[in-house]
Amino acid sequence: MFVLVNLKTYPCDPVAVAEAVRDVDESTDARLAVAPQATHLERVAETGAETWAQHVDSIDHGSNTGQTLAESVADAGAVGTLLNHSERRLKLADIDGAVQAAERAGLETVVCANNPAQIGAAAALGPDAVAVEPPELIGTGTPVSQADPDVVEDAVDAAQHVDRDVSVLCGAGISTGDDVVAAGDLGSEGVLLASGVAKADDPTAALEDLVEPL
Ligand SMILES: O=C[C@H](O)COP(=O)(O)O
Repeated sequence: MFVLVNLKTYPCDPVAVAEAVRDVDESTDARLAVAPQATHLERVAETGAETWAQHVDSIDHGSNTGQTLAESVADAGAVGTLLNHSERRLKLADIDGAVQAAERAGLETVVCANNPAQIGAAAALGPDAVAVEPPELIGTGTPVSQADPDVVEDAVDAAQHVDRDVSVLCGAGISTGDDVVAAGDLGSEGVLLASGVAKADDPTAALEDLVEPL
């Protein structure tokens, strides 16, 4: 299972969480990664934790201001990027362009979507993975894998119908090992989570709990 921890703009110490991700990753068969804010990428990558960007734009080098270039996040040490997160929505053409920009820079891609229909559209753009996240469950602590299992199974079906090479993750409210196991039982190859780790008093303990049953 892939456990991708999005730090969003939570007021946590990104380096401390990254060190916890690195250390717990070494103790489990699961794959752990962390997605800090763009300005923290370099410091986080220096910890040795697998580091992801939260977003890149559909741009190339040139006359762009206030945007995020895929090559720049790769230079900072990111190996992948989220795209179209529920809190960073993009138009379809911009998701397509951002997937291409990420691939040009050698970044792995996870395109987020609200529901199975959007997952099918996202999978058609050829990312490495898609992540279904019902927006109403994000940040609630109510896990999508247990509260809305149908949306995960339907997302897996939708992605496989379009492209069987596209992995499916799920996210929203995931915070325990049982939630991760439930996600796997529904066909998800990983989980995208944030508050369960970023807001935890002890991120290491939170991560250990997430991977303990795996
Ligand atoms: O990127 C992470 C997702 O939005 C899930 O957030 P959450 O784990 O706080 O519900």
